[in-house]
Amino acid sequence: MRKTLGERLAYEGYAIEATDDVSEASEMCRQMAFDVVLTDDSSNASPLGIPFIVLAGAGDNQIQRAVTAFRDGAMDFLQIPSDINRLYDTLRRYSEEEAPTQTPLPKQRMSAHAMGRARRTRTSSVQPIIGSSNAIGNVRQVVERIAAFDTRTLITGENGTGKELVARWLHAKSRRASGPFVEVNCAAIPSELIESELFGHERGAFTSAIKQRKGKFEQATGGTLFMDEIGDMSLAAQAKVLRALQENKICRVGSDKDIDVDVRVIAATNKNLREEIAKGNFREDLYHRLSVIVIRVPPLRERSSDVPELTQHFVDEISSLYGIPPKPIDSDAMEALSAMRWSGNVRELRNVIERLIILSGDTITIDDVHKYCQS
Ligand SMILES: Nc1ncnc2c1ncn2[C@@H]1O[C@H](COP(=O)(O)OP(=O)(O)OP(=O)(O)O)[C@@H](O)[C@H]1O
Repeated sequence: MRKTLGERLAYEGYAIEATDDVSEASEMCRQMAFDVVLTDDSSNASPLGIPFIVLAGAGDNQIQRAVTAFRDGAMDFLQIPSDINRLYDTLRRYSEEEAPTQTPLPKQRMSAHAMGRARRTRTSSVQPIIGSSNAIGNVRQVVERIAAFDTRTLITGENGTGKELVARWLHAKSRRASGPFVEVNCAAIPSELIESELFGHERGAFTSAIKQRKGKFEQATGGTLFMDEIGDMSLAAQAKVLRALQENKICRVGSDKDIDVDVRVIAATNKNLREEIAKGNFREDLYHRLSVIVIRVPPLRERSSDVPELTQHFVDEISSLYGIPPKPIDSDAMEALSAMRWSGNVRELRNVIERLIILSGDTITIDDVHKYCQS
């Protein structure tokens, strides 16, 4: 599909780069200006914060994949080959709409089944932060106030409260918005790999280092590095990150040359870092480097007045994903939803709404809520 589509789009006048290797794609993005990404895996494309379209072959689990794609921020989800004309139309419209803001390039540059960078994250591509409670209003206000500054920011809050969404807004409203938004989940990387993941490595630095590779700090140059689950990083890794933050310099594994980095660091954690410091699990000096500003995103149970608005938002979004009219919700069902504890916060609410849309009849009733939600 990649080859055929690449040839066809090249014939249409687009400049195409194609690869089947994710890290090679990231590298290409560092070196060239792309407008859009075509990929079959939104999780690979979304961390770059670049507009992307997800393509799926026939027979894949379409609904689940479409839901995941849009959740990750895809511009569109298309089935190939049946939606091929829609793909051409979307690309044509997109390049026409976007053309005036482009630096004059003879052709739109595009990466097929890979990654691209050009306009990257635009404010319009970040989902809105929904909610009218004072608690979420305060969060929005802090975002507005600090976004323009390069201040290091620590976002705290339970899982699923919206910490990543807040980080994306900070980026989108900053002067770095046209730079990359690079996310690294510190909890997901084994401690022996974290140094190379964050700082990169030279060829031959260790047995599996067959090529030179840039780390997340370098990839985020000119943009924002979002370090998620920072409280789960090993003490050894914390020491290395501390040095990078103190000196704004990094050193690739296997190299003795320092590289200057121009990155705004936003960190997030669901842990109480003060407690982790007391227990000896987190370095106090790193905490102070990261937490010039601290934004606490409150759990949903502390802002249950937001539940109806969030519910309506997810009903509209999910119904439109499935191509069905939004299902009405009875008022007592809405009340029951507002009264729940939501230990998984906004993410859990979204999942429950999706379940209710699929399983309920024409209207979502209180019986559906009792039957299908065990919060
Ligand atoms: N206020 C909000 N308005 C709209 N959507 C929201 C809001 N808060 C969270 N969401 C949505 O809820 C989901 C979870 O949010 P997000 O991933 O930002 O949470 P998180 O705190 O980073 O979670 P984790 O700690 O598990 O990484 C996402 O789909 C996000 O878009």
